[in-house]
Amino acid sequence: MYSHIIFDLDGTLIESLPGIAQALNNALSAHKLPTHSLDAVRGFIGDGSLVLCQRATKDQPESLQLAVHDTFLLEYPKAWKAGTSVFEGVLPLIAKLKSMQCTLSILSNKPHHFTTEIVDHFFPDSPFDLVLGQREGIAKKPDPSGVHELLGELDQSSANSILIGDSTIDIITARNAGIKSLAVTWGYHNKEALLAVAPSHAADTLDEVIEILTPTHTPAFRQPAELL
Ligand SMILES: O=C(O)COP(=O)(O)O
Repeated sequence: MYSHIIFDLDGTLIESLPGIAQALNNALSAHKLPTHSLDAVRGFIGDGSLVLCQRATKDQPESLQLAVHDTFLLEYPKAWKAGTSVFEGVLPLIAKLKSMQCTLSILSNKPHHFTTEIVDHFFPDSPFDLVLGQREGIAKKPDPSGVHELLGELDQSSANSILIGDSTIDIITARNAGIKSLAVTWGYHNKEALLAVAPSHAADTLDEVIEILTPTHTPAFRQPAELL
């Protein structure tokens, strides 16, 4: 049984694609660059806001990519509220895990101040013991630093911790940190790609997540010990 559940944010707990796409396209338009469809933007998410903007401006000079990123950071505060929602079933899942006395945390590659602002807005009763977004000078996922910081701050062991996320970056982060992972397939990344990086568990629905996190669960995916 896992006593500490680490959640990714975008594509795992919240549907943030419309807000991200709106802010990105506003930034691109401001710099007279072509905008992107929701589907295209979905594929840009996962490695933080700078990489998002770099992917959206692939063939442009670095100075223009950085300028688009600066504009994105100004646009996102105006766009996220209307373009973000909590996935259905997430609030009951969080309430259930709290009732099971689990320690809950969030580790996101979204800039830290946006991460905490969005979490405070959608989870006003503060169910998370610690929320970490991407911070200056601290390596982002898949570097294991964030997981190590959460374990240290929350006094949790790696054996009892699991990272739940919708991207291959989350699964690789968990492996780099020496903890278990659970890949969820309702987010922004393709199921085959997720399974290819060998998560400890995988779930298509929140009900399956609950089943995996409850004490009687037998893992559906057993990985060779050296992968965990
Ligand atoms: O904003 C991003 O690129 C990714 O954010 P996430 O780590 O919460 O998925």
